Amino acid sequence: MKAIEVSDVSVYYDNVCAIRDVNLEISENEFLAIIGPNGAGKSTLLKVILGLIRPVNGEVKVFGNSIKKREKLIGYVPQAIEFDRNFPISVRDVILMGRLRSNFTFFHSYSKEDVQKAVDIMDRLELADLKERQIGQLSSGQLQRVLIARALAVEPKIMLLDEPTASVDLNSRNKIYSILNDLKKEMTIVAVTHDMAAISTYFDSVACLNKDLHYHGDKELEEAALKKVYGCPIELIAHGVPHRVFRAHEE
Ligand SMILES: Nc1ncnc2c1ncn2[C@@H]1O[C@H](COP(=O)(O)OP(=O)(O)OP(=O)(O)O)[C@@H](O)[C@H]1O
Repeated sequence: MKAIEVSDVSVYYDNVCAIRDVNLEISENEFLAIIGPNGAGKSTLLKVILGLIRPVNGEVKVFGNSIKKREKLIGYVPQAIEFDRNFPISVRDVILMGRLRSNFTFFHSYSKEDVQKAVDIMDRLELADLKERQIGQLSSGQLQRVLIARALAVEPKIMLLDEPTASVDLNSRNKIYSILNDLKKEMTIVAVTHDMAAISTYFDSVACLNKDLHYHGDKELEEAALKKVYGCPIELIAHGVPHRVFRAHEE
């Protein structure tokens, strides 16, 4: 069974078409990068898989089920979140929020199991020393790891990440990819990224989206396929690491 099946999905925001007739099957334990230019519909595709956006046509199945049974199966790390940096909440409490279910009440208290789960995840992601830290006092890389930890607290079978390394330094980037590399043994991971160098090192496969899905397959892409999606020379896409992810080009 496929982890995710996207069938003939189109999404419009008013009159703007964000994605069009997208078909994509993602296997269990696949580590997939979704690439494409700005505004290509990458975040929209993740939100459709999550059930946050309803497509105008088509459907999404997760482990063979349609929308209702998805809640506990998917962990989501959104693109650079905006939040009140003074909000008085600790790293530990943000991670615990991943244990909340949709039927929680105002005076919810966490079970021993919830707390232990949060402790285990903090250990695994090297966040234990930061557990009491107020969330606004984290670096971008630390915050990103906390958001991954919160998504893991759901105990997901699938992780969706929207540009997880967009605003972090090289050290944090490597740390985040090493965490994902470790997690990929246990779950299906789909990450939107502009980090072309990461693709050859970490991912199994690539999907190229620019409203239409142009390609899904081996991470060693043909230059021509990329040029079609981005509509510009490859050097501009790869930001100085032009040929690491490409097959030798045969004239
Ligand atoms: N809430 C919204 N209302 C109206 N239009 C939207 C909305 N969200 C996205 N769009 C439009 O839909 C298209 C796809 O946007 P989306 O954010 O999915 O692209 P993306 O590939 O994730 O872009 P980026 O790489 O810049 O993050 C864009 O034209 C965008 O302006």
